[in-house]
Amino acid sequence: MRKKKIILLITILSVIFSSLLFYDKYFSTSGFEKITNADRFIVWIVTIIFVVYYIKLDSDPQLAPLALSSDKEGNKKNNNKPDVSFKNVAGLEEIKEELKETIDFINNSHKYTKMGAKIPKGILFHGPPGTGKTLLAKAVAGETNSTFLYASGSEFVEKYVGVGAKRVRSMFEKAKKDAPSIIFIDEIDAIGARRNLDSNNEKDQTLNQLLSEMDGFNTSETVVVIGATNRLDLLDEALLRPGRFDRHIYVGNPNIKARKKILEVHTKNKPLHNGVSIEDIANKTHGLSGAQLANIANEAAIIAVRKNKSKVDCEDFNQAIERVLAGLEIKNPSILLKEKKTVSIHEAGHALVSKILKTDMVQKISIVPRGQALGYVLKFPEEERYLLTEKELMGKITGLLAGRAAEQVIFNEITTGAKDDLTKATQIAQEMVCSYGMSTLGNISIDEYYIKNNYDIIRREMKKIIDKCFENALKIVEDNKIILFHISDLLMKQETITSEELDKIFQEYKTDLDYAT
Ligand SMILES: Nc1ncnc2c1ncn2[C@@H]1O[C@H](COP(=O)(O)OP(=O)(O)OP(=O)(O)O)[C@@H](O)[C@H]1O
Ligand SMILES: [Zn+2]
Repeated sequence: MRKKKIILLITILSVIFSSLLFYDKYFSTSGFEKITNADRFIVWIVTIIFVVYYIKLDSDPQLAPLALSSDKEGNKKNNNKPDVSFKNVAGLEEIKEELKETIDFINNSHKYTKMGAKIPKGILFHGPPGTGKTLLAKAVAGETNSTFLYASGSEFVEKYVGVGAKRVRSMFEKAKKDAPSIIFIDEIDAIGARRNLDSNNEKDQTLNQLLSEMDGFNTSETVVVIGATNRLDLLDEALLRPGRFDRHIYVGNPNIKARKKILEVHTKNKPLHNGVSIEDIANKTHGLSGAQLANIANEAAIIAVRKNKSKVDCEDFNQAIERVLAGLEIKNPSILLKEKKTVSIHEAGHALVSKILKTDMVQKISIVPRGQALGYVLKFPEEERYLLTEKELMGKITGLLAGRAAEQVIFNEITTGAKDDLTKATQIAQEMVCSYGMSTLGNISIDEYYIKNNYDIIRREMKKIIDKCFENALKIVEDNKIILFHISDLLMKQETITSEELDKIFQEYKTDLDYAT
């Protein structure tokens, strides 16, 4: 930038000098008698060159800083700066909100280091493929004008046998040199999976190098490492320790609102027929990832081109959806829709009963599939509780069985969706009988040997508890069907419900019934 200013100054001075010469030649006889016409000509030519050069420099802002930004060794500065920002990431509002803090850390690092606060070094994105993890990492780099260094975990061990550790080292060196930097390591499980005895030495060396690099750099270097994985459960504990990847952010499949926004982003540059409803497409693509939606938008455009159409219409989108779904071997959208209804009733059942029995604080209800679960009710992490009453334990079991109870009451049919709930409920019931003395067997603790040899007796006691809870769940659902439908309708519409929205529904229908178990 300084060079540009110097050129501007020279240009101005030479313009002034040229003007003086011009004035002197045609309007005045005193002053520059000794200057010949040839001299004047040279000055004017040089001035014109400077003016043209400056105008070109000014009108080409992209080129100018790059051409002028060589560092002391004369090397061109790297230009690994993605021009992706949060604007390009549709939906995922909560995650963007969470990342704002990190962005502030990078943009105003001095503010934090002055107070002795350490900048977080590692963030881990986990969740299913194609949900925008790479895109988010790039956007963080874009929002902070940081250098973006990409590496894939599998690359370290596949392609670079023997040099994985070295490559990690040089990547961190580069990051520090070009700080602020974001190092993004995709598929980090390929190097970061739990170490065990028979594991591959090369992989361990790479992981050890990564760990020591993360411990090594100090807070004055603004380098943030973002890892991404589909398998958080596989990662080595050492990688997740404080000071390493200690912030975990789940990036899940989008809900209907987010799908709409993602589709909007990916159809923005495509001419759409008037009849195309993004809302309708979002409705039909329940459970799909951002990458799959981007793929649908692209496929639809390709189909339209093949048919020589000037705009992409509904038919093209329907074919594109079918093609993408078929490729994924996912059932057709109408089955998806029926399943969605069942899942929304099931999850509404959990939320309704948990809320009425006040067993857990419901944080979020969702019917966007997550892992093996088709839907889930996210509860507040419970405060550390050491004592639970019998009533509270019964309440927990009732809440777990409420999903199935709701299916029974509304559809008069039960599904396999309660598998996990039953496992958890059974476990609590067994603990009540065998460990806490909360059954008709009395205040005794029962050891494994006895359980093994007298399982019928234990089972009978557990069944009594479970049956009682299920009866109660059925009754609560039956008595509060209106609220249940209200929750499930909202789930069908929005796919996720926050605790505030749930509170609102309950305020609308005051229920003072006592369902003490
Ligand atoms: N929220 C989103 N907004 C806009 N586009 C998205 C979004 N999520 C995904 N996409 C699209 O899907 C593409 C793939 O996403 P990305 O590579 O970030 O997913 P990922 O989670 O890193 O996947 P993987 O786990 O397979 O590496 C993006 O380039 C983008 O086109
Ligand atoms: Zn359930």
